[in-house]
Amino acid sequence: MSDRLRVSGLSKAFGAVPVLTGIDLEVPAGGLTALLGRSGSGKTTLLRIIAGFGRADAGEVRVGDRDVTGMPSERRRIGYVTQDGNLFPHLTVAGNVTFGLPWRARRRRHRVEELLELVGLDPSYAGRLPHSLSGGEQQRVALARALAPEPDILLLDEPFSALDAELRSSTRRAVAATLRATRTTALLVTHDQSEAMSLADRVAVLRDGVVRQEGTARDVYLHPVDLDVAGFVGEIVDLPATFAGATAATPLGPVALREHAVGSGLAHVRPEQIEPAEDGTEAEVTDVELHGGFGVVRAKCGPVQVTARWPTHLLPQPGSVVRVRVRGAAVLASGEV
Ligand SMILES: Nc1ncnc2c1ncn2[C@@H]1O[C@H](COP(=O)(O)OP(=O)(O)OP(=O)(O)O)[C@@H](O)[C@H]1O
Repeated sequence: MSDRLRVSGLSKAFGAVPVLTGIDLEVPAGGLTALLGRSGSGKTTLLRIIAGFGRADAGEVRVGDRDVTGMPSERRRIGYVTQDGNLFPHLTVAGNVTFGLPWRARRRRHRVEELLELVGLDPSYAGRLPHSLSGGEQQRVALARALAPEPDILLLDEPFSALDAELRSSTRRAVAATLRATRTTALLVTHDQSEAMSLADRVAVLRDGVVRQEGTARDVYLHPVDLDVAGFVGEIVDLPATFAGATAATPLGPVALREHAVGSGLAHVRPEQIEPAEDGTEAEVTDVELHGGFGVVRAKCGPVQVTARWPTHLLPQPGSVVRVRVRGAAVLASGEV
């Protein structure tokens, strides 16, 4: 198993423009953490600094007990997989995977086979050139190349963004399985919340130069620290609310609160919390959007517009009247609390 990665107090400005302003982040040994941030939030800048390709203005990077902050990149034992894989076009798959490694021919052949198998490619791929591979296959070779020197840490910079939807999901699963099998400590950056949530053990949300929240994917989704994080990791529905301690009165009936509140404001819930219920509140369906196995239902409950997510077999007709209620507690409450 590889080592823990720890970044503390890391800051970086380009000229007068601060990009990272005190990043604290820890990836447990053998874990996969997704760093989620909007485009331009500084994700690549952070990865480049961790890898040793860029310098921070302040802060520290540690791999296990080693302080690697001032170390040249080639001594850090950190692997890096980029968006498009960046394979050497004139080298075969085997040549790419073993590039720069001092292995003798027999070990080389054996390791290439092992690594290709690990990333889900047939050994016959060893002699192929990158241009003859699909995008997903190229990313798997890039992963095999990054894993070949057995790095302590692997960094992945939006490695699936150039792939189409189907390939993206199969490549994601292959990469996640490979990382788990090798128990490589990995930090993946992405702006895609479903990618972060589906792949990683832990999710860290980067905003305004700092990590705003870090936790299990489930925890960040269900217990976001603020509205901005809540809206970034999923959809939210705002319900006008009158708070009365542990519950809020809303147009959709009572909603439990995680923290006691009084006064009035908004209770924020997730669309999948709004469910059909015979004894629920009436709402008029304005729109239904099918997404395969589930659908998005938009409905009006008095003056309030709500969005719900239901399994396809429960979807109502647009224009019909349904009865709904909120299941579970609001993820957040805001306003005059
Ligand atoms: N070498 C540089 N010189 C000046 N500004 C830079 C440099 N590198 C990055 N920046 C700026 O720093 C900010 C963060 O860039 P970065 O590429 O780290 O963001 P990102 O979160 O990876 O974005 P994306 O998701 O779009 O790839 C951007 O505003 C970018 O223009």
